[in-house]
Amino acid sequence: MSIAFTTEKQLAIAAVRRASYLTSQVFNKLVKNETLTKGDKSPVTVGDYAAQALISSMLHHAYPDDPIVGEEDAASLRVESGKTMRERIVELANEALTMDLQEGDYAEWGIGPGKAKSAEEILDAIDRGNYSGGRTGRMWCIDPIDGTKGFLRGEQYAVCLAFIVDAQVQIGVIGCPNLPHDLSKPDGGKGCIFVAVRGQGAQQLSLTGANPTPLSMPPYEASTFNFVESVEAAHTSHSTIEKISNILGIARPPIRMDSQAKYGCLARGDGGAYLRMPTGVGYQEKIWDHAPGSLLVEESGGVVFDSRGKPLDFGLGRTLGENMGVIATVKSAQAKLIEAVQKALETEKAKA
Ligand SMILES: Nc1ncnc2c1ncn2[C@@H]1O[C@H](COP(=O)(O)O)[C@@H](OP(=O)(O)O)[C@H]1O
Ligand SMILES: [Mg+2]
Ligand SMILES: [Mg+2]
Ligand SMILES: [Mg+2]
Repeated sequence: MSIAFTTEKQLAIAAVRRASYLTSQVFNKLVKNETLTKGDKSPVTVGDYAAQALISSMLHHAYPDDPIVGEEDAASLRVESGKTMRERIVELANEALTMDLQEGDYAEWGIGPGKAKSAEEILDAIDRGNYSGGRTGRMWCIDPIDGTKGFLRGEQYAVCLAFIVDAQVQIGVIGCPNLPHDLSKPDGGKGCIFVAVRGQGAQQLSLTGANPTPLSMPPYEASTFNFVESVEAAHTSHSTIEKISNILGIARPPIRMDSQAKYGCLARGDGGAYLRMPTGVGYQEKIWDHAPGSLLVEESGGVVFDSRGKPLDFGLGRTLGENMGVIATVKSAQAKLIEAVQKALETEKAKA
């Protein structure tokens, strides 16, 4: 039996919506010294930090006992060298917290006009995302900007939030400010929010929260089937995916796109499968890169599994554990895909 989680859903949409405005405004004003390179060499911007602070503050106000797994931490902002970025992040987070979005009685979320926070409160909100995850209980999972590299290029990125209970994703919300409503009309309307609740289906909304459209993936059809994959060659093996594509005789080229916008596209029928294959450097996938997207696809009639055909496990901690790749597709294509993936991996092994 599924539980409604009505308040959690409303809160998640409100938080992602605000963070989506925040990040798209930051992009227009981003200056050179507002991006840091993290220990793993990946970029993080004032937008990532401010969006995590905003979402985490809203979650904490409503559910002070719920732990949060968030991608970012504020360590490099608490030191003297982080002063300029820290001040900018506090300013941006407060702009977003106090924004008047006309969304009704949002005073209950602890946001809106007059609700600005101190620098210390903003840094603490970011660091509240330090939960180690696990198999039991409620938790939230934030990727404040997924696809930071796409964000910096002015391409696709996503504000991602999941609500997980006993290692099962119950709510997934993904804000894609740059995503065209219709991929075939790249210069048409842009900005989508994807929402999924376990057992209740999935919807696409506009960034204002209006025009809810139910999502369902079209059944497998050999002549139109194609793949969606990451832009970054360091994040997925483009060559393994090409082998899988050849095995299946797929004629159409893959759609390359940053972030969990890929899951959103798949859920609404743009592309047949999202493949993410390990590059062999021992990287472990993070739960915040897949939690909301996987529920979105499942609630749209799809399935998400690894190269062995096993479901993803969100109960192992902050990562998905040993990297066996991630595959998302419509149910009717699952068996064919597992077979092709296995074949491609065997050829690679034989060559190595
Ligand atoms: N070596 C690697 N292999 C796979 N994923 C990686 C990676 N290094 C970083 N990533 C993840 O890839 C995500 C982006 O995925 P994509 O390339 O599909 O847009 C990043 O999210 P962030 O941008 O939130 O850091 C990051 O977590
Ligand atoms: Mg990152
Ligand atoms: Mg990410
Ligand atoms: Mg991120």
